[in-house]
Amino acid sequence: MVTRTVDLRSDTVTKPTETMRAAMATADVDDDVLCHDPTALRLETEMARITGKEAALFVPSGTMGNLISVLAHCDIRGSEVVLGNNSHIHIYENGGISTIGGVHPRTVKNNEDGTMDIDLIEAAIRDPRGALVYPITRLICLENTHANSGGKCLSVEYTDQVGELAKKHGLKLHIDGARIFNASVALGIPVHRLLQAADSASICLSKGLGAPVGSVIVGSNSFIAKAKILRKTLGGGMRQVGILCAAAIVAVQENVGKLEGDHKNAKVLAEGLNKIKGIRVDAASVETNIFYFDIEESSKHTAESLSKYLQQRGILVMLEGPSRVRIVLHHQISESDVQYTLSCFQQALTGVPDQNGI
Ligand SMILES: Cc1ncc(COP(=O)(O)O)c(C=O)c1O
Ligand SMILES: C[C@@H](O)[C@H](N)C(=O)O
Repeated sequence: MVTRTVDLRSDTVTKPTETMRAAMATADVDDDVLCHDPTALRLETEMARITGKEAALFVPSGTMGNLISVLAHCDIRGSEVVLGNNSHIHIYENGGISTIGGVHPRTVKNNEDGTMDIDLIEAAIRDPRGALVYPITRLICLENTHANSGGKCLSVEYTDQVGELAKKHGLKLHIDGARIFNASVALGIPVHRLLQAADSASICLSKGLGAPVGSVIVGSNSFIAKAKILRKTLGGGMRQVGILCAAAIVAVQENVGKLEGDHKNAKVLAEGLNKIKGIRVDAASVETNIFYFDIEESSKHTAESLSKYLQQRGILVMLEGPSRVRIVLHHQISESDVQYTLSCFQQALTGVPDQNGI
């Protein structure tokens, strides 16, 4: 009988806290389409302040936040966006910028640290003199932290360099900042400084910050005005949305301070797994709350059989391939959960109960 659950699939799995539920229950609300829901306005005002941008807009998801941002920047037919070949926008958002927005993606290889080489970004920018045959480049997208690279942080120096490149070519810069607060905490740099070079960003409140739903887009007043129309066009205009924004305000107030603990737990878990025969993980490269590990060929397990073994003990992980697994820490994973997880991995891979006798 499984008595505990340790959900390491993603930082999207957290349940709202009692404080969030209480805030939702008593939220001051109004129709956010006909006017401005007062709690949504509170959240958006706070997020604009934190990010150093003129305005902000609450949206139902990070996927919609990125889609709206790309569409707002690339509102002329034949537009092209330069983005990472391993970016969330390119891989996990159903190609929405193309299927819905008619925007052409121009991918550049993501490095293992989540960056794209600056010279390769510049080489991907179309020569306007070729407008007869080329799409027109209008936008560059970055992702900070970079999820598929294992939650890697983009430095402020790199972000500023890409910003300079965008300006040099008359382009806009959007940052998929789903986990920008993780980057801020890991780098010790304020969110507004990490986003300074960006014309827009999409920030998830429903990931490490633990809100039940939602993201916020930030940018200039004119950009957010366009984004608000696009949100409505996409069916994202919400009515008494203060119910959701109240929880998001609590998330920002209460959970940013917990991100460092998530990063520490990720490092402890990665270092512990690295000591277990049959598992390979680059523990030294763990920067935030995400890492991947590979199961060695010599192991008796595949990723699937290991995940099934772990699931029987209440531990949930995300499969990334026949021998590759992703682990994501969040504020509802305790240090005790980390030790329990290590014990179960030890037992699974070596069949030898560890000191906990599991
Ligand atoms: C880097 C990144 N960007 C965007 C998203 C999309 O957010 P949502 O799941 O809220 O659509 C995710 C994950 O969900 C993500 O990991
Ligand atoms: C899977 C992906 O879409 C999601 N953003 C996650 O990191 O869990």
